[in-house]
Amino acid sequence: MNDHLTVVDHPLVQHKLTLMRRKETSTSEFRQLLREISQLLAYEVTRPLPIEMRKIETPMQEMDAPVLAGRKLALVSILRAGNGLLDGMLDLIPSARVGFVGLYRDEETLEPVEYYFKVPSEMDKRLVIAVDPMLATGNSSVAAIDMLKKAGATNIRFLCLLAAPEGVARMKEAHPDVPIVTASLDDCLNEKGYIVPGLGDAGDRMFGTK
Ligand SMILES: O=P(O)(O)OC[C@H]1O[C@H](OP(=O)(O)OP(=O)(O)O)[C@H](O)[C@@H]1O
Ligand SMILES: O=c1cc[nH]c(=O)[nH]1
Ligand SMILES: [Mg+2]
Repeated sequence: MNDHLTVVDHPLVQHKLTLMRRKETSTSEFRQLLREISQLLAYEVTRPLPIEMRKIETPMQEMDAPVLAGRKLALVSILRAGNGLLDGMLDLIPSARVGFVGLYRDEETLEPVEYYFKVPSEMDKRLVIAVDPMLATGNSSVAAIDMLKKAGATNIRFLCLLAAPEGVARMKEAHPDVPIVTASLDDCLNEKGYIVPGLGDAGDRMFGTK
């Protein structure tokens, strides 16, 4: 654990993650667990949101009370598996603006292939939280964050469910200014670039594809 990497070790997160990893877990259970876990991770990744004081009246008296300050934050889903994290985060932050980066990983080269990009306006004035459950080689997240920076974002955080040490190192090299929040730092990548022990292919498990 350091400034660049936060592993959320809360017991509820860890228990739900174990259920998600099990190969017997069904698609519908996987989706539901991801939705629940992303609400818990949202709590941690939004910790630096600025607040300001606003005058309100309770039934008892006036008071200065804290509210979120500044532009609404932008959640950016790295398609398609990112949408699993996005849904739970939107449960907690329904007024967030939402962007999408369409990327898939070429299975042979492990290089990202881009197919879509759409983000909210004024990216330079928002906290931008990019979400993707899996940080494996880091090629996809590095490319996605390159694109977000090109669109003006300067204050970016990256949220994932599982991270491989290789992906964390790659992100730290390419984007040292982007903190990573994850539920687990796993052991390593296998010869096909999958995280081990991991949970398999997040998009396939979430959407029932193969
Ligand atoms: O760190 P990397 O080595 O780049 O791998 C991680 C990427 O791979 C997965 O997406 P995938 O390419 O399977 O696309 P999908 O979300 O459409 O299933 C995952 O959701 C990440 O985007
Ligand atoms: O383990 C991995 C690596 C990349 N993408 C996944 O969905 N799983
Ligand atoms: Mg992807």
